[in-house]
Amino acid sequence: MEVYKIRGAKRLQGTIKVSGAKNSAVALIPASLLADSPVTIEGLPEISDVLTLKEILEEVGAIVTFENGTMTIDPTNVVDMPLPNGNIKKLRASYYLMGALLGRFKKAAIGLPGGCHLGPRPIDQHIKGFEALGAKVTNEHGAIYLRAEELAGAKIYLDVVSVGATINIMLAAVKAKGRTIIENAAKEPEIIDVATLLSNMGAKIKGAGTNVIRIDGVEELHGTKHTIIPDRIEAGTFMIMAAVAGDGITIDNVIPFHVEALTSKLREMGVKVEVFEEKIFIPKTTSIQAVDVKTLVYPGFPTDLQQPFSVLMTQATGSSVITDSIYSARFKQIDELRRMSANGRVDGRTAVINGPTKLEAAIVRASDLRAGAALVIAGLIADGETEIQDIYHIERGYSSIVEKLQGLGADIRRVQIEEIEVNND
Ligand SMILES: CC(=O)N[C@H]1[C@@H](OP(=O)(O)OP(=O)(O)OC[C@H]2O[C@@H](n3ccc(=O)[nH]c3=O)[C@H](O)[C@@H]2O)O[C@H](CO)[C@@H](O)[C@@H]1O
Ligand SMILES: C=C(OP(=O)(O)O)C(=O)O
Repeated sequence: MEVYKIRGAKRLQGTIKVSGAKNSAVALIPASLLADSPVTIEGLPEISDVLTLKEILEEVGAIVTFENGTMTIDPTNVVDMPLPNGNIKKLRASYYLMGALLGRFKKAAIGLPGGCHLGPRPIDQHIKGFEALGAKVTNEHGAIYLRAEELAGAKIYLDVVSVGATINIMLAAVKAKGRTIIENAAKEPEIIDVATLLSNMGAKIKGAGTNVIRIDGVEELHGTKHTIIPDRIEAGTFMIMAAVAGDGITIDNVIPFHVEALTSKLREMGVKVEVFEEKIFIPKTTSIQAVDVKTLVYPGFPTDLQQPFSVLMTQATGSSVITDSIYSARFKQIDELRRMSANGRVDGRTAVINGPTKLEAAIVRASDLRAGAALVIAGLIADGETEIQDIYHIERGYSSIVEKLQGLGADIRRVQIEEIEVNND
């Protein structure tokens, strides 16, 4: 099995570059299936979610090349093949194949998605949207079957503000007849990015980034070239790392506006954050004060940064409280941090962390993507050598993380170790 080994307590310095946004990438790639000629997307992160989607697109007949972050997808010969199993289960965003294939073929069969286990993650709002557009939706043996005679624009009010549902409904609606209005839409920057690609393909979309999106269906969509936005969650992860382990770190390729909720929390804790046009500099931090954080939909504090942020709280003076209002079970990192001597406890959707605590190296397991990111940061500041297992979660969302951190002087290696069989007899 592959693990990360990190010899911690080394101060880090230099510049680290943020890759393209995972949560945009995983929607832009399926969106390309709606075009009738090749779509090129530049700046994609080299993460396993992107590589898995490339394979899925190839399975359905797309011709895909991917080199140096640039993917060209020729969707001309794509077929409406059912995808009930296999790669679909490896990532959350495979649900975008539902919207994209429904939009293109008026039918699709896609297995229920995988992704991080953070408590229940229903897709009822996606389905409500597809049904409103005229699709008949059934769940057959764990796969969602969508069939429509015709897709017609509709007014859809989302009961829950959902990134996935907002994008999926956009994908299904861009070629539907007439006007679709999504009310109570999510406002994340990734939604604007997908709407920009679709608009450049010929779609008519207004209001992406606000809570009301209007889509006027068009007959045809064509190929285009698109550059993805930087990953605000990766940027935020690096900002948190810089606050606890840095002796002056520049985070390059960031849209500062996208990380404002984090920037203001860091400042509240006493971390200096210097903001430039496309860079953020975090000088060495001398003392950090405890704060309370509640995760919210964008532009609130992102749930995807809650887990890395909990490591910062272990280094803050006083008692910090995190409340995750988006997911019911997103604190699996706390148990692992406790193995590393952190003082924290979880009660439902809230975690209380007391600090500061000197973290100690341990063998820990990445239960999900951002828990893994939290453990990497913890390993960087802990005394001794930390081993992180199940790193495939981390590599779903962080491109070249080992090399990027080595570039700052971190002692981190990806190594193959023998798996020890546990015999319970
Ligand atoms: C691939 C991707 O982009 N993943 C992101 C996306 O996930 P994802 O799109 O799955 O998250 P949503 O925004 O849909 O979920 C937000 C909340 O709404 C609930 N919900 C969602 C849909 C639905 O039909 N019914 C329902 O009840 C979810 O259980 C959750 O509590 O946004 C999340 C919230 O910012 C991020 O943590 C994920 O990194
Ligand atoms: C929860 C996340 O990813 P996914 O929705 O792809 O599981 C994440 O990126 O933090």
